[in-house]
Amino acid sequence: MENFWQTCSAQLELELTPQQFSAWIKPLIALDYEDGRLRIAAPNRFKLDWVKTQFAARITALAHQYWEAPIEVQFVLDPKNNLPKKVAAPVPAPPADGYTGMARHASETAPAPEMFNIANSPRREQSRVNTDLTFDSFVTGKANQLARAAAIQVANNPGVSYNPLFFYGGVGLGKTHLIHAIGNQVMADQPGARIRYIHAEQYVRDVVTAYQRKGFDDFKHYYHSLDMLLIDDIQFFGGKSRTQEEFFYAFEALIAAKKQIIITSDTYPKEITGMDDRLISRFDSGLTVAIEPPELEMRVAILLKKANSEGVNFSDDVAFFVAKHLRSNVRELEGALRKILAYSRFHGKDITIDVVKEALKDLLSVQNRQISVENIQKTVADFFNIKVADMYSKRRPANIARPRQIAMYLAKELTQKSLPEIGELFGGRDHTTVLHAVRKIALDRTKNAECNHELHVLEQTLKG
Ligand SMILES: Nc1ncnc2c1ncn2[C@@H]1O[C@H](COP(=O)(O)OP(=O)(O)OP(=O)(O)O)[C@@H](O)[C@H]1O
Repeated sequence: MENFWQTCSAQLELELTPQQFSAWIKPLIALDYEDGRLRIAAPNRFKLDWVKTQFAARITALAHQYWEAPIEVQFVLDPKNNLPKKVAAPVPAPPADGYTGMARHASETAPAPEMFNIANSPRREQSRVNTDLTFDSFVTGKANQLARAAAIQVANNPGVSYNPLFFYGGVGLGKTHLIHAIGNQVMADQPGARIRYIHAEQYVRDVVTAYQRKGFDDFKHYYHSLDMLLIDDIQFFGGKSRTQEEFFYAFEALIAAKKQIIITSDTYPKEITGMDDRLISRFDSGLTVAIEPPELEMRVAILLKKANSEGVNFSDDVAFFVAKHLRSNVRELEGALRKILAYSRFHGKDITIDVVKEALKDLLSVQNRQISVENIQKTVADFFNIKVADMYSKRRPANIARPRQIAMYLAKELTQKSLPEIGELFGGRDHTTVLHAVRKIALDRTKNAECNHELHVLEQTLKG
């Protein structure tokens, strides 16, 4: 079975774009093979549905070819992630180093994976808010204090203060957490409220389903009569005009009825590629707030809080050690914490810095060897006192354009990424733009001592 899965993955890697492969195929696990039946697990319901409709036929064909016999391929939820209490919120995990997301490759006209029966699912809106993601479990620091304050304000006065409320920031920084927190609070205050959390890609699929079934009346009725709509990762609407049109109507209806809309995105409204101008101006008509990558103290606080909620005592030294080495986002910190806990439990050892070094050996050596583009963007943005989001924005004022070119230069110097990959991580820019930046900064460096000094400082900081 393992051999088959390796062969099958290798084949799919050839057939798909790198983004599609890492978003949809890489997270799959071949669970078992018995009596002509192969079970493949997906990490969450969202991925499961998509893989079933988009790739099941191809994987089955490859299995058939491999075993030279008819094989039944079953796609199931990963039993490890299928926790009974927690709702599998449809939040896809984009590639760790990718900001643009895989769904730009997903076709709007793709067949919908699952029956979307809005009219017959009265509790659907309730089930979408993940009750674990609350304000209480959300750690605040400089990077997110404004966002949290706005979220609380809106949770206390939905539909009244800022409408829409728009959060933007890089991967794993807590945007999803924050909008669930708002949903949870409003649900607690107004138990009858019709609140719907939805990932933008699911919304796209709902539009497709409504289109296929000629069910736009139901669709409109459902979305237009919500009390609160929480929509995650709206950049996935880019280039999907029918979805944008439907969303525009829903948006207008909800705002006119003073129903709260909360939106997240990986970048600020004007920078979302392929988004209709009318929507962009609507997104900007309420309050738009950034969530930045967590600073050191906040990373420490997050680790201490999360360890504490696991019933584990983390010393400050240990927390500082981890926070100093892992700097990109909160999801990465959570992953590291899970590894540390598993390691210390398995070996029956207390959590010391040595144990942490051992538990995170792979992660730390990768960090040491390979500096991530995300780290470069954050470090350069901090250094020049600009927003990280400006690294992937289309804005061009000199105070932004130059740091961005420096970051591209460092990305080329210090990582293994190709020019097109770097371009992609800087807001989908063309490789020639990256090449131009790399050449320009390399030349400046030879001519200008101050520029050379700045680069030197940045390189030292990044190499840690
Ligand atoms: N400030 C915070 N305090 C506590 N936990 C946090 C905080 N920020 C993020 N997290 C946790 O980190 C993980 C990733 O956060 P989340 O999914 O909200 O990120 P995101 O910004 O929506 O990322 P993506 O764009 O990848 O969807 C979640 O488990 C979340 O609970």
